[in-house]
Amino acid sequence: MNLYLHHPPRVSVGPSLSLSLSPQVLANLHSTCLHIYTFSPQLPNFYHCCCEGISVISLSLSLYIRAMSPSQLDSNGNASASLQENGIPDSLSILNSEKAVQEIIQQPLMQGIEDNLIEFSEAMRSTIIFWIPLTVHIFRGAIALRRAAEGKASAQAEAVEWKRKYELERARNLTLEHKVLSSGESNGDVNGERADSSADQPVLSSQTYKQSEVCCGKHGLCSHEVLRDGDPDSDCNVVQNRMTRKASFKLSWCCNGDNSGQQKHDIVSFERGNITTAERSSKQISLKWESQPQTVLILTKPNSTSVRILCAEMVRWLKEKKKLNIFVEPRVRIELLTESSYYNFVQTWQDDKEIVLLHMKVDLVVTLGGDGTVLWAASMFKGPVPPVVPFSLGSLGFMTPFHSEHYRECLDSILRGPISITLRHRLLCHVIRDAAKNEYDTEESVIVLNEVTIDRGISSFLTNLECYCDNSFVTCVQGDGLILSTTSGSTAYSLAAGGSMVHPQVPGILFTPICPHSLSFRPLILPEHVTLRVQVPFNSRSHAWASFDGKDRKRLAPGDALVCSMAPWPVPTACQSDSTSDFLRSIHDGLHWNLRKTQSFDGPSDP
Ligand SMILES: NC(=O)c1ccc[n+]([C@@H]2O[C@H](COP(=O)([O-])OP(=O)(O)OC[C@H]3O[C@@H](n4cnc5c(N)ncnc54)[C@H](O)[C@@H]3O)[C@@H](O)[C@H]2O)c1
Ligand SMILES: Nc1ncnc2c1ncn2[C@@H]1O[C@H](COP(=O)(O)OP(=O)(O)OP(=O)(O)O)[C@@H](O)[C@H]1O
Repeated sequence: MNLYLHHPPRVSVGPSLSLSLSPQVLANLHSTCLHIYTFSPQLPNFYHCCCEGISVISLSLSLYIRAMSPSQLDSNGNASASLQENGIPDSLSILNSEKAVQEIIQQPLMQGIEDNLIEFSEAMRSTIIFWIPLTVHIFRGAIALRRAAEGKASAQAEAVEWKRKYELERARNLTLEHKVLSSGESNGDVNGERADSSADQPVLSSQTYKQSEVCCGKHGLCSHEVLRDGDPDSDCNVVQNRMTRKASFKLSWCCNGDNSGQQKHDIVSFERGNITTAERSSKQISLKWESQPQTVLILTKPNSTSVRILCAEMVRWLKEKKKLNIFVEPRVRIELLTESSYYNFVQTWQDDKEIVLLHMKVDLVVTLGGDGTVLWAASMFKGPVPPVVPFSLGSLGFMTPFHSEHYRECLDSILRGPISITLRHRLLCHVIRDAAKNEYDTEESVIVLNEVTIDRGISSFLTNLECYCDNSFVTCVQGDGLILSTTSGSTAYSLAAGGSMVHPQVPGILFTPICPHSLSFRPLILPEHVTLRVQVPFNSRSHAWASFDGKDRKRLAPGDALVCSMAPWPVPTACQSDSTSDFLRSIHDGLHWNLRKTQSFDGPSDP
């Protein structure tokens, strides 16, 4: 066997770890019939090898492993001749030839390498006792580095492939998005004259559009397109052939008395009354209605008597006192009608496809329930989301600052405005199947408000998840799984897995492992602009499972991946006071964060 050692002699067992060899060990090595060459770091090929992440010694070992079969070992485990027999010329000249090294790295691994390695180690064990630990160590390092070298070559090709797939996926989604928008536009009447008989979609008024354009030039951001007036009193149980009006509003950013918000004009676009951000804001955001809200969607937690009672009461009040159009889910309309036919005016939808157009009809979403109901509300809007007013009827309520007992006062003040809002950012997740390599991925993307979790599901094996951030390798998660969380979700599952609590207005993506089998895996917070890819490698022992805000489990087979980036449609939730006070109150009340009895004054103190 030929070994090439660095000069001064040390053995690299990984790209970043090397062991110094003592003169004694060296003497022992020399006395075991091994052919040892020392190699000067000044040689150009040494650097080449190091740059490739392959230490000189492990390269020679991997050449050896590739070339060897057990039958080629002599009784001493000496295999120096075998390299030539396998068509590989003198190994020194190989190391001196950059081209040859590249060729060898690209060759497929020989079948049964590990078997050969084990047999070879056994042969060594029986003849050279002192050499065993070092040999095993070196060979393990050799295997790891061999894999790393192979991985690197294939990772480059793979990265290109992934980029291509991701671009295709994005292009497909942009086309879909465009289709949704243009279908909304085509259902409206930009001249503001025609009542489209086929349209259960809202109609856009060019007059208001022009007004908004003029008024939003200086301060804050205005709705550009406002839906025309409708007939609020028709009683129909489905989305009607009616014209409803979508309220226009303005957003402004205030920080320490500065409410000009000029800088935000460039980075937040505001079209058709919907908020779309290109960047996040850490400033307090204020929403001011420019025209009265007309339509409210009320979403409720199911199977709760108190919620049902409150919902009926609120619907009546909003209709009678505020003259608003009310939408509810089909289930809730049935519940209301069971109570009384009075609720005939309440509108709903029949087909899930109609939900796609809800954001164009609804000015405000009210949720009655806990955080789960806010998540539910957010999940109904795959694109832009109208402002959400979350009433607390759950046990915790990190995202539900409003108390249901005071709903009249709260809604009064919200309908009047201005209101402080928290723009809660969401993650856009695509599952990309290995099977769909050469075509568009047909699976629909999912948007989450809290987090996407990739875990081991019912499998008892460790998950093995390769994670990339903008195509740079981050790490391999070996444990129960990984949570990619928004900052709003930082107080949910990510918190339970040891992640930090982060103010919801902080732009970032939390990267939190679940029970990693490693002592040094700390959670990360990554910037909001990155694209993350979590891939189940082909050599994974089991499938992984992705779930979205704790729902909709999808199986990820080896080769499948989940790609995740910040979605351009945040969820604007109304604040009780402001974003920061609400956040701090939620962690104090919900988690009893850092609650401790105050130390008494009497006792020892500094002189
Ligand atoms: N070990 C855990 O802590 C764990 C495990 C599974 C899911 N979850 C969380 O549950 C969420 C789904 O919520 P659900 O209500 O539909 O399921 P659920 O009814 O099982 O409730 C889960 C709990 O998480 C709380 N929660 C949800 N979002 C939160 C947030 N942003 N901040 C603080 N607490 C929050 C809810 O108030 C509730 O108490 C998932 O998104 C996930 O974050 C947590
Ligand atoms: N409108 C809805 N339709 C279907 N499911 C819903 C709806 N609203 C909420 N849910 C689901 O019901 C479950 C419980 O809701 P939620 O968290 O609001 O109530 P809770 O569990 O009482 O509150 P908390 O979590 O604070 O204790 C969640 O899983 C949520 O996804």
